[in-house]
Amino acid sequence: MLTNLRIFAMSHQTIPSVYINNICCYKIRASLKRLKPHVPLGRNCSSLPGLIGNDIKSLHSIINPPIAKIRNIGIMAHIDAGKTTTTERILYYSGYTRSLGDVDDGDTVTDFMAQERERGITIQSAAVTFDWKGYRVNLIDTPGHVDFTLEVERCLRVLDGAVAVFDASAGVEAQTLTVWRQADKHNIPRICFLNKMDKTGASFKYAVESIREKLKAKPLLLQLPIGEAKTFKGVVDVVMKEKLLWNCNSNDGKDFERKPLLEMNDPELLKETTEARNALIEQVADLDDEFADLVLEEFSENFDLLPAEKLQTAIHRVTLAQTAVPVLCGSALKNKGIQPLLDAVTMYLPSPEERNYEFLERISRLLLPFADQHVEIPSLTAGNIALTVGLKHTATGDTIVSSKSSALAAARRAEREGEKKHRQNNEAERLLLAGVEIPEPVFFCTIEPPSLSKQPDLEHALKCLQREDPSLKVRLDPDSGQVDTLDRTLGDKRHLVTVEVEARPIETSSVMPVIEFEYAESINEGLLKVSQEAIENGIHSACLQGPLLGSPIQDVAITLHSLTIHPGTSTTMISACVSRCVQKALKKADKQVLEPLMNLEVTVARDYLSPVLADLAQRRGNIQEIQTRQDNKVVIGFVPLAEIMGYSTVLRTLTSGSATFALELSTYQAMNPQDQNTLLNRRSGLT
Ligand SMILES: Nc1nc2c(ncn2[C@@H]2O[C@H](COP(=O)(O)OP(=O)(O)OP(=O)(O)O)[C@@H](O)[C@H]2O)c(=O)[nH]1
Repeated sequence: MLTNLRIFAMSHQTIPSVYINNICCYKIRASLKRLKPHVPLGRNCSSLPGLIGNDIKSLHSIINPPIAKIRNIGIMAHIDAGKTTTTERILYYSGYTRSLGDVDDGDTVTDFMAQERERGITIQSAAVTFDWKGYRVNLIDTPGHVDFTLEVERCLRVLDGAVAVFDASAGVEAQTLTVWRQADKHNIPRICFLNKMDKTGASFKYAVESIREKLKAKPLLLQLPIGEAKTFKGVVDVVMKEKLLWNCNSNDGKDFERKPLLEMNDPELLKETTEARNALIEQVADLDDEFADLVLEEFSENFDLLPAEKLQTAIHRVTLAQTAVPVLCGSALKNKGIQPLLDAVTMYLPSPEERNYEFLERISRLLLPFADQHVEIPSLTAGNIALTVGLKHTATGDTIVSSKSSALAAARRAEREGEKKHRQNNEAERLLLAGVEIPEPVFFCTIEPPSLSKQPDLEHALKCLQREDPSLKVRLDPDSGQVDTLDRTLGDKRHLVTVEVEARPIETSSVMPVIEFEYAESINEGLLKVSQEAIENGIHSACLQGPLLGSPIQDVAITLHSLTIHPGTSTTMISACVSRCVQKALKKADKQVLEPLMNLEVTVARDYLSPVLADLAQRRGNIQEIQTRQDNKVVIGFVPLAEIMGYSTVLRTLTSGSATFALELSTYQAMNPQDQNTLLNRRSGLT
């Protein structure tokens, strides 16, 4: 008999091939004492084709930098804000590449997959390592597209800091909110970079306001733009009171001039900058007591005398404490503002030792990532990011520890913490690297192998996919091959269980399935104690497969009214009996099919608003609000997931490619009876 395997697949990975390479990224916070120390890398470098060997700086210098000089950062943003372009400029100015890659030409370093280069979007996170003014920077370019939320999540957990890139003409967009919340969850200090200052409609003020209002963050304006949109030509360094102008004759933006602002040359700009610097000093003093004391004691009469380094150190502390975010601006495409951004990364974002992790790890084979190329290295100091290959029992989200005993100790602590649920400052949490939050599945499908002989291959393939992508959930369909008996004699043992259950609906506002268990008082306490786990397993298993479509049941309370168990009955039999009984109860109950309802945000040029609205109306869309954002309209509302399949293609056609959208699971809503009937008939093959 064939076994059906039910796959709970997420929308988040529409291009599964991305996850097939079997490489997991871990943060190595190890002293790795048992590995040999530094070995020259010349042989490895020259053996790699293309990029490495020809186009990057010597790898000798990048093996063991002092930990205080390491920055592990990510670049995060809404789709198309310019992460990849910014990354390309960073790599170019740091000497990692010798020519400027361009997303529009499809020749960037970090978008190395064929699909990425074809589509001009980032799908898989790419890691690159480069040096900047004596600092080692490990940089991860994460995807901005809502389809790849999990990929972003698994990058964030290994980062010490992040650069959030914004389109200065759009400000905070839907996906920025999602990644910002993820970064909040992982306590990642951030710097904001307002990109696209050259674009028509770019507004520094508007973008800063949207950071304040939508992200509820306190922006620290470390720069002011010189010009906006077509007139954008440089920035003012507020901390240093200097202007930075990029030479129009230099196409690659490598050369720029940095000059102090002088009263005789730039009276207006100097006045504006002095005001901005004073406001910045006051703002930082409000957030940092040490700095406040310094300002009050020594510089309260004249802020101009306050040395820039003192202000920079305080900004570093405030950034680390995440009480405010430094804001810089520029135009990656026009090669302006990237070098000061790199300075800010090294100056304000933390080194690994400034973050609160405590690990020890030992790994036998290490690789340094250079986008799609990997260099095998013998050792690595604490705080770096590296790759390991060939791990058999490790999945995304795991933490590797140095020995079995420390793993057991961590597990014991986690267990104890589990018992003391409300205790603050969870020790196990501090010890273990934060796991990945796996989004709930919204797409379900059933697959089976073409023949029984192929079943092991299918199971192996699914296991590999699940290790790479934990949002893919696989479940064996219990309908196939399971026989349950309530009164059965096996050998000389009789297994006999009698249960009586009741199922009733409950009201919840949770997106996650809620199943409540209740036990009648008449049930023998001793009997319940020994069988409770088996009973609840049985209930869970029944609720995984609803009677209408075989989909999971939610928002139901199951009450056990009576229970008798013959001595010697196995727990498997108890679970099977309860499961069957609950399934029968659910069959009799009134039921409704729930469908996933998505939050939708579409950003569209004014001229195309009408066709987008008309199309959403046909998709059972429910529009909540239409906002104006510069020249664009932003449509915010809900739409059933079933209606939004293939939407990106339709939207592109409707708006000549000018619109973007973001989707996120909102809740599950009851289908109307007519739609439900159509669905049930279709499933049973009647239509
Ligand atoms: N005007 C202007 N356009 C820019 C700038 N930076 C990037 N772009 C353009 O914006 C588009 C998106 O740039 P990307 O660098 O691919 O953006 P991304 O954030 O990496 O996008 P995803 O990888 O899809 O998340 C491209 O057409 C770039 O040429 C900028 O500073 N100014």
